[in-house]
Amino acid sequence: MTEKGLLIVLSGPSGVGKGTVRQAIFSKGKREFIYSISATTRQSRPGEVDGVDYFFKTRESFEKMIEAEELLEYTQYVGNYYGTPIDYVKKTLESGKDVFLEIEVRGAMQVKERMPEGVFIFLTPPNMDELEARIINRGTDASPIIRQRMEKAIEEIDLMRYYDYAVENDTVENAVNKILAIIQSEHLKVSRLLESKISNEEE
Ligand SMILES: Nc1ncnc2c1ncn2[C@@H]1O[C@H](COP(=O)(O)OP(=O)(O)OP(=O)(O)O)[C@@H](O)[C@H]1O
Ligand SMILES: Nc1nc2c(ncn2[C@@H]2O[C@H](COP(=O)(O)O)[C@@H](O)[C@H]2O)c(=O)[nH]1
Repeated sequence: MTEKGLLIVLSGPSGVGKGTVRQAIFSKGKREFIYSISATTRQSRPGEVDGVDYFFKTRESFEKMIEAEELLEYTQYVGNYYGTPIDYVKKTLESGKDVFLEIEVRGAMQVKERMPEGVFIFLTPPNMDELEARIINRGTDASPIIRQRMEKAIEEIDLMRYYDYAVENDTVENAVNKILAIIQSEHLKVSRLLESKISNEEE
């Protein structure tokens, strides 16, 4: 019996450092991790590449994906659609590779309904001033958008209790090490379950 990959859902408020931490995990982790590229109707930022950072869509084509049930989850966040193409996630998990979703909380709750076997990790900022400083210093969003993202952050942190794990992103190194330890222990759990299933079948 081949072990399926783990679905790892990394959430947390905008600007907490999900992308930064995920990239560090991908370069440090010994396992092969696959990033699920989301679709969005947001405008691309300077340096973002279609098909690498996001699949950039018009509202019309995003809504067609919704109608065709091509998304595992989707939501509207600060005026734009964001969603996870389902086929790629399912096929990659079947091939035995771990898949990372980096998504906001309402989408993560939809994934929890459909794929409760996932590992749900919430990345928290050391405090709200530091969160705001990270968004401002990133330099990608205008002041009204930063305000909306900070308002959303308060709602999102309130939903942290629905996650399996909360990890503080104080330093990238600490957050990466904690998340890698979580993934390792989740893999062990799955292997033990599989072993006991096989030995029960043999008896
Ligand atoms: N531990 C940290 N300490 C200080 N700065 C950090 C830390 N982690 C990330 N940052 C910085 O914070 C900013 C936001 O990080 P990043 O873009 O990775 O956040 P995000 O959660 O992926 O945001 P979004 O959800 O909006 O895409 C970046 O400028 C990044 O360099
Ligand atoms: N529910 C989903 N949320 C997503 C997805 N892809 C990204 N996101 C989250 O949206 C906000 C804003 O992202 P930004 O790139 O505009 O800063 C952030 O929290 C992302 O994690 C998705 O497919 N589904």
